[in-house]
Amino acid sequence: MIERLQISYLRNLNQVNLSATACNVIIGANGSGKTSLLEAIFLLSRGKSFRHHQPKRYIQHHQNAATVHAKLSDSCSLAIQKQADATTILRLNQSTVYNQSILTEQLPTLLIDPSTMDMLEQGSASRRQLLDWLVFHMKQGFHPQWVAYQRLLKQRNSLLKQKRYLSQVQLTELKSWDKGLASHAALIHHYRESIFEAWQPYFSESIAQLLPAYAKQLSLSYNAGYDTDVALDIQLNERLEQDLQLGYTRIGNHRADIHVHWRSSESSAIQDGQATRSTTAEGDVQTKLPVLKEQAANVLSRGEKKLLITALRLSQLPLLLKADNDLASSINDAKLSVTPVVLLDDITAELDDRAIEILLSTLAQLPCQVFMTSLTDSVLPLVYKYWSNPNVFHMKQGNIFL
Ligand SMILES: Nc1ncnc2c1ncn2[C@@H]1O[C@H](COP(=O)(O)OP(=O)(O)OP(=O)(O)O)[C@@H](O)[C@H]1O
Repeated sequence: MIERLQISYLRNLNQVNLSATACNVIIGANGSGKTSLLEAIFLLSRGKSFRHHQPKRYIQHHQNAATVHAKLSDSCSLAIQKQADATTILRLNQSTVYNQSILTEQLPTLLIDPSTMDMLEQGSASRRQLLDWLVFHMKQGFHPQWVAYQRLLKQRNSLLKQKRYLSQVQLTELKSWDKGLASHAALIHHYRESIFEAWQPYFSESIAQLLPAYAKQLSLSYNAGYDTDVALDIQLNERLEQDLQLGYTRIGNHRADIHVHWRSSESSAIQDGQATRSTTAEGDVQTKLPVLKEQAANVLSRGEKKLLITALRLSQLPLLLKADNDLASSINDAKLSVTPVVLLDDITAELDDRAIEILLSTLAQLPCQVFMTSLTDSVLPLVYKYWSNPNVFHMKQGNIFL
């Protein structure tokens, strides 16, 4: 849990220094710097902003670097400095470290930002990251495999980009990379698949709470990015010509995806008049209802999509925290020893009162720390209902007051 947070020169946050507790509410007008505070915590945890990839966009104008420092409750301290030339300096307990994953392990952060609706419609990266966030924190072997896979993939893609035809030497080299890719791929898929299986019931439970009308109609599926019945190197070899034409590797774990499906209820199929009738050998007439299946994003309203995104993220926490001890022992490599931090950006503007109450009451029951932003104090009655000693901060032009 973050006990103290210091932020320097991140957007309009000049110097912020605050003590945090289990629940922290930041209230302020538009442009006061609320989201920047969440962005700072996310940056410390993940090494990147959720708003812009380029550091110069979030480093304060006329400054050379933005710095975030947190002291955690187990007296561990973490710091990140992002410089304008994109150099990153990371520190754990005052010592320089060279791998962001070391800080990420100490500070798991979950951003619940229902306004990011493009997550359902856009490319697979953000949906894949959703699964990988869980896998990273629950399967210790995952990260090294993923790093090694990405290194080989980068080499392969840069060769494919340069060449239409490969020499014998290059072909031999490519095949050895493909063998390496295949062995990492099998493990990455295994980790992802096991966590995905464990996640599904938690997702269904969150949907039943947040979108009860769709409880039986929404489901998740995981696509590995390649045919997992055949070794990846065999498939890569078969489609080498196509990859050479494309200039990149079309299949593999880097193409994995999570889909949310909507399935028609029986009644909607009947209304559509799409039921088919057939006669059995015994002469009985059977009515067969076609199952209509669609991407949920094509069916749900804007507000429903926000609830769905909230359910996707919220459902990850109880799984991560091993709320279900029976399940946990079989899927978790090591017990999570740190407190996850949940960042809620402006939920009062994005969700209805019922959803906000479900979200807050669920979070209050879990051993996590919450930072939430709001334009007004309308969220406070619920905060006081579920947390005994919340911190309520007011933000004005980048300055924070308790
Ligand atoms: N690089 C930068 N340097 C200085 N100020 C910046 C920089 N980038 C953005 N800002 C300003 O920082 C302010 C804080 O923005 P932020 O999005 O954190 O506010 P907010 O309180 O979350 O607002 P809203 O409620 O409208 O979402 C804005 O006024 C923005 O113009």
